[in-house]
Amino acid sequence: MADPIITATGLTKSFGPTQALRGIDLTVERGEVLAVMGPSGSGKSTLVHCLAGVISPDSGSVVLDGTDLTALSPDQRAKVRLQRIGFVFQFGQLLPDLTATDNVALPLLMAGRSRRAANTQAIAWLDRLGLGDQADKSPGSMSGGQAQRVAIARALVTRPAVLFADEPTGSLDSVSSESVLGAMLEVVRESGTTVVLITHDARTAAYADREVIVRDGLLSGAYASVPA
Ligand SMILES: Nc1ncnc2c1ncn2[C@@H]1O[C@H](COP(=O)(O)OP(=O)(O)OP(=O)(O)O)[C@@H](O)[C@H]1O
Repeated sequence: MADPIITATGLTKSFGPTQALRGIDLTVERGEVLAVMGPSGSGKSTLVHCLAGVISPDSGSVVLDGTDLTALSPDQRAKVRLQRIGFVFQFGQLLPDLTATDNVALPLLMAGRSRRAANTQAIAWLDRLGLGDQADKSPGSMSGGQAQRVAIARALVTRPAVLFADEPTGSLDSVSSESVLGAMLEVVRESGTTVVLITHDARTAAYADREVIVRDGLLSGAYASVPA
């Protein structure tokens, strides 16, 4: 039965004269892994930033897990992001000199958990991502694939409703990329986390349940709406 966790309706967004989004309707089902594909500059990041409440569309609405993000102030949206959304980027989100455990524990400490509880959770997530024996190493001394697993653990440790992953394996070779995507998909399937995955790469998109294609600020193709 359909159980949407994100419902976006009529999204438009311009930056000066550039119309980045020109009227997008999109529904993401709870527990679904959705790939967002499209050429460079087509509007993928702008769409995902609107879906995650990072920016507000010029018109249209985004309801995420029952909350209308477009009715909230920037501060309220920031709170929703902290509590219900995880992010993984291509690189740059980890503190390279802290240990993997400290990196993953950080969002829990920011949410007010004790150091002891945060570390226990962090180590458990590192373990789930195959890094149980790397918990005391710093991402700066790890391979790119290992560091991305730490980033994924950090994004999931707060048990977000939705994980937004923007080219999460874009800086990895194909073997590491497949291994990291496989590990990520295993833990999100286990935890029932919804994933919105931006990618240029068809092999990466193949890990998703469904793909949508953004072209010139519009969704194109037959995959834009959930099959009946
Ligand atoms: N903050 C901004 N200021 C001005 N123009 C912007 C801004 N953000 C995006 N744009 C423009 O909006 C359009 C869509 O950009 P967007 O980053 O969403 O595309 P994309 O599909 O994610 O591209 P890429 O795959 O290269 O990351 C582009 O023409 C881009 O130059």
